Amino acid sequence: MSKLSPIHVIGGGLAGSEAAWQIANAGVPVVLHEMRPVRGTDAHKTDGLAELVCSNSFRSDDARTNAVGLLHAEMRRLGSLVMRCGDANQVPAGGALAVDRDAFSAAVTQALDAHPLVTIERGEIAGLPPAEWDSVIVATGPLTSPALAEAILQLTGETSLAFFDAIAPIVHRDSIDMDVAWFQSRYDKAGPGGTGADYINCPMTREQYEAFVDGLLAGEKTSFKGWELNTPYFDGCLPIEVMAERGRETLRHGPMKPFGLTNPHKEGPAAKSYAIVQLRQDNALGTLYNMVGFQTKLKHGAQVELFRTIPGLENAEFARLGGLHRNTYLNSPVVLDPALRLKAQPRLRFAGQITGCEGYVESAAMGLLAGRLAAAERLGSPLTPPPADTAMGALLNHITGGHIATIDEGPRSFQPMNVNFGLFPPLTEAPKGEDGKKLKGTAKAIARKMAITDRARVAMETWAAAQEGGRVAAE
Ligand SMILES: Cc1cc2nc3c(=O)[nH]c(=O)nc-3n(C[C@H](O)[C@H](O)[C@H](O)COP(=O)(O)OP(=O)(O)OC[C@H]3O[C@@H](n4cnc5c(N)ncnc54)[C@H](O)[C@@H]3O)c2cc1C
Repeated sequence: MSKLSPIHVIGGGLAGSEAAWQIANAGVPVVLHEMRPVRGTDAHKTDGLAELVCSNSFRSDDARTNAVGLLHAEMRRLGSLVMRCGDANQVPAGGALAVDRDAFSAAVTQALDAHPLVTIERGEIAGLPPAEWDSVIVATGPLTSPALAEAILQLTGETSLAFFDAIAPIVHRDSIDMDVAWFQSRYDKAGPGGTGADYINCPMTREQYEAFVDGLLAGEKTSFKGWELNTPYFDGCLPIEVMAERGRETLRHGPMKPFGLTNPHKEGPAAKSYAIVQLRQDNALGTLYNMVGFQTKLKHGAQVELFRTIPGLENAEFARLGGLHRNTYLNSPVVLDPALRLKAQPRLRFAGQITGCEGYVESAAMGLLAGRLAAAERLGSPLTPPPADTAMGALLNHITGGHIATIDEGPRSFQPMNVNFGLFPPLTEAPKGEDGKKLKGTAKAIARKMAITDRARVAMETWAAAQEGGRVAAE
């Protein structure tokens, strides 16, 4: 029997199950606390660990040209239980990895049940964990029980834990047409952290604005699910379609205000626009820009169609689309350290969607990392997190530091995100064709993705091999 005292993992979802597996496989005992079936959530239906609450897809399994496919590959390399059980219970889904949800959850439950270093305790942790638990991973997800959420809120402060995400779409910077758009801050104000040219501005004529409002009012919206019906609209983050319903001019006096901005591509009166959509830098790398104030419940297809009518965004590629959901998550870049520990109480580490990643795979990936980090700490040989040019490192970096708060940041500036190529450091050199010439269009986009995933594979292999070397040396 191990003499090490256990690490406690709260929440047996995607992240908590993976974290518990990684801890136990490192030789450290772990107690996994799952409140179901003693207490349920509004979305889970079973008492199985790692229950998939909605779709049964882990999305693309293409590790060469897709960021989540790359994340799959990295997780497999690191002995992920979620990926092992996903692969073993795959159902046909083209290039995606989709799973039989019941068989998948049963396989995860069985593997953890059978592990000699894992104890599963059913019951809610209804407040801060007892002081004698010196290493805890909180992986309670977007539907964290209210009692625990309240305790976390007390610890982090009101602006550091959100209960809803009101998400504005995020666009890849290199897909914005800068022959139409331009950089400028309203009235050229530099503010405390800006330069006076911090925003990308997309100009609209009166006709374009009117057509946009019509499209917005007519566009298909997603409806709130039963348990989301009481979602309150917060001042300052009203969906744009709700604003448009209040009057045709409302948006022009809100997020599409044209004042204090002059279009350098035009001269005379044409340099003043009837309405302007602004985008603000969203990550420290400068690869992603969010559409300021554009949270919406338009369906994803309708968003792409409508937002590509905005001048400058005709070919926009979206890193994520807008939405409004119930979701409990931390303002992680402020409250967590690079090893996912709460700065205010480092015995508490966070993993999964509560840290501000989104999706089954991303949540499991952050569980994997949190488990390894906690186990290494317990074994007395702290782990260096993976580098930012791996998918794991890019996601970790988004959560713990990559997102930037710009000049007029609001308390809800940090938004959950799926893994995507915009989170990776840019390439130092643009990939060239076999003939040594510059690539264009789709060929360029594919070559860029392949160059990023090739770089990531080497970086992950080096990092993983170093961990294994370290472990062998310690044994
Ligand atoms: C309605 C809904 C639909 C979604 N659809 C998708 C989708 O289609 N695809 C996708 O990729 N992602 C989807 N997501 C996001 C998805 O929830 C996450 O990606 C993923 O499940 C999060 O993993 P997690 O481990 O962080 O949380 P979860 O998987 O939710 O696990 C958290 C666990 O903690 C337990 N728990 C909570 N509080 C306590 C407590 N106090 N004590 C003990 N246990 C506790 C819960 O019972 C749960 O088992 C959806 C989310 C919601 C809410």
